[in-house]
Amino acid sequence: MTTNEPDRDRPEGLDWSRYENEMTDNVVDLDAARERRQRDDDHEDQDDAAGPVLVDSLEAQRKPKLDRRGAERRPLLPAWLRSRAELRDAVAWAAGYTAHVAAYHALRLPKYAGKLALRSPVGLGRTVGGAMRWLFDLEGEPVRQATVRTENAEQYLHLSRQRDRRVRWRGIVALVVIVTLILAAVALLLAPAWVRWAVLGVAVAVFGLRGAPADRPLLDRAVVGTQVAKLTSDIVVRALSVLGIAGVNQALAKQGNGAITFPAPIVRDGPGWRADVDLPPGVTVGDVLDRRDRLASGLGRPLGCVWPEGNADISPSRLVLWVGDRPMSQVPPPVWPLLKASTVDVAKPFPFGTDPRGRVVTMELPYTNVLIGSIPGYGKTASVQLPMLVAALDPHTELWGFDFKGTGGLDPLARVCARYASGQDDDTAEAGLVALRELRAECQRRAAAIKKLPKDVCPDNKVTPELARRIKGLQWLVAIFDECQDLFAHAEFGKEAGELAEKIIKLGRALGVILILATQRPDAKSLPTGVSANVGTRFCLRVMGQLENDMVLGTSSYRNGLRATMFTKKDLGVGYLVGAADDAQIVRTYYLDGPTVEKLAARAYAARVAAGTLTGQAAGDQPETPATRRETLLEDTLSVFQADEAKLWAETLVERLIALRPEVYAELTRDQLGAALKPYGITTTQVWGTDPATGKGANRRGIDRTAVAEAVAERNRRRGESAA
Ligand SMILES: Nc1ncnc2c1ncn2[C@@H]1O[C@H](COP(=O)(O)OP(=O)(O)OP(=O)(O)O)[C@@H](O)[C@H]1O
Repeated sequence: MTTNEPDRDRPEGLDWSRYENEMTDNVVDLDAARERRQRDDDHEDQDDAAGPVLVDSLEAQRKPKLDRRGAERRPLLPAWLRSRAELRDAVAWAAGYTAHVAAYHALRLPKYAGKLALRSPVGLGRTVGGAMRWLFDLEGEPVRQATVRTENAEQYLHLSRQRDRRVRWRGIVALVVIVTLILAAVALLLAPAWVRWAVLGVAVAVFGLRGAPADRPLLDRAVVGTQVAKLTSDIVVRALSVLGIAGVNQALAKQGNGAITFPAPIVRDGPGWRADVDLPPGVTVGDVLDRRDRLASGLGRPLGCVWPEGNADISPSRLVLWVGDRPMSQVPPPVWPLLKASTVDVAKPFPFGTDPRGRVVTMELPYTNVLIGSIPGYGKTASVQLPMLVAALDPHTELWGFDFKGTGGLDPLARVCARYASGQDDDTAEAGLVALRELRAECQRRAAAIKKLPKDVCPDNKVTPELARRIKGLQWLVAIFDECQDLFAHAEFGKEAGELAEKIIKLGRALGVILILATQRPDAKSLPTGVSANVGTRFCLRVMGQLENDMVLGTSSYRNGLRATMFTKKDLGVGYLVGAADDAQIVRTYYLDGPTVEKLAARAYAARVAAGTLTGQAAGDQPETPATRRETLLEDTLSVFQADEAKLWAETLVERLIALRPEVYAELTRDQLGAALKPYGITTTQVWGTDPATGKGANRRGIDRTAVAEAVAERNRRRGESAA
């Protein structure tokens, strides 16, 4: 813009001659131009005056070429031909459909015959009427009448001659037909009765069909299909435009429908349509997921049919939209493929559920831990039961089960569990804690055992399916903690339980110890972050907020478009499964009712009896109840102090406790003792003592006698109060 202000970048003032030259560029003073260029070089800021600089490389300006190497190859065969299960489903559906339609119409044959008989006179009339019109060329009659009205004699003569010619020929043809029909009637009179009936039947059928009113078809409808509209790009663009996403609306206003592109054709995929959509720049799939209900409304489909997903590998704005023909909750739940299996191999992937397209989704147990979360009543226990049943049906897998809500959801499987407890009380919580301590010790024992194995037997320092089967003590150990929030949030045992669970999750993976945790309160207090951060496989059913969503599915999941908040009231057993495959999957778990679980548990029990692998409680061992241990630990600890000992090393206490009650404390370690006394407010401190082996003095972790005595007194006082 030209102004009257002096040019600020030029101390000498405004360059009048330059502007003059620019205004009158019919005469170019080369010397002045050269001088000007020189001056411009001295003042780099003036470069702008040279006009816009093209910053895109020539390469970038060319039309993009199709990267054939990187291009995704579309499958040769449709999905239903590639999967045996889908093919089976498709064939079963086609057979069932055909059988239904055939049976439906077969039952109505008498009705159809009656209708045909009633309509056949009309049909006969129509046929004869049509023949008469043809014979006398009645179609041409209106035209002939018109020529009479306009008194066009020449035209009338021409048409009359044409009609006479036609009627002559048609008369001959009609005569031949009538004679043929008379001969056929005579032949029919001489023919056997069944031929006469058959001809009569055909005649009635033909004339009945001719006589049908246009709006009343002969056949009733065997199936009443809900007409599912095809998914087209226009419908998708329209639906996206009503979501109220500013980025989409602005792009659509500027570029029209071209602002939303479709990198692949919209295709049939399973029982629905799939559209791959590139949203306008700046809009992410998360924005769309947030408005799934509005998207469904824009598409004019029920919410349960509309399943938007992201494909972050390609771009945060790549939306994969799958629109099913029927809401997921209305599709009959498929039968669990392992329902008939007598035994299962826990090391192999097992069918966990189906995706919205009806494809089987599998989950693996070895080398992972599983976290399942949701608000109450959406299928947590039902989904925990599946891996638990798989572990139970493998007779060589050790199974531990804990249900801290005590509703008995896992009770049918108690008979195959080496350890099992169910209840809302402190004892069950403590049993869970003790189990975690033992699992931690088990991890240490297994790590030591694996270290001792020759390299050629165990090259990766981890339990393999073969080792799990061959070496006693390295069998897969699956431990289930249902409603684990009641343990982790427990005032006395929660903190230690959380720490132990984190350690087991980190260590146990390679050692054949698999933790399965289910919670209905996935928040920081009820699910330690160390636990939620380290679990490999996650399944999140319906939750109400971003925090719970990310606790179960992992940090930033919500931001990346994995939102279990989008599931609705009807989505029972439907959740996001992360970690079981490369991408997150929406899965509806298989559902087994109580009697089915009982049946499978009985089968698992029989398999274990046959294999001789029932251990622990399943083999009839009485578990040492935490109550008895809790009763005695404080007293026992106090009793092993001698009168003159104010403090003792923890290891000395452990030695004395083992000597006192070897059947109870045989496995006790220093750490475990410290952890077990902690809930009573007894902490370990540095204690000076003398090592009996070396006779040297040293500072080690130990316990103060007074603290134990006070804890006993306090407990007795509380007991007295509660008794009163
Ligand atoms: N995959 C599924 N398909 C259909 N219905 C299911 C499925 N999973 C669960 N349900 C239904 O949801 C109900 C609740 O399931 P479940 O008891 O497993 O939920 P939960 O989350 O463990 O509940 P709570 O937290 O109250 O114990 C079941 O009774 C069942 O009717």
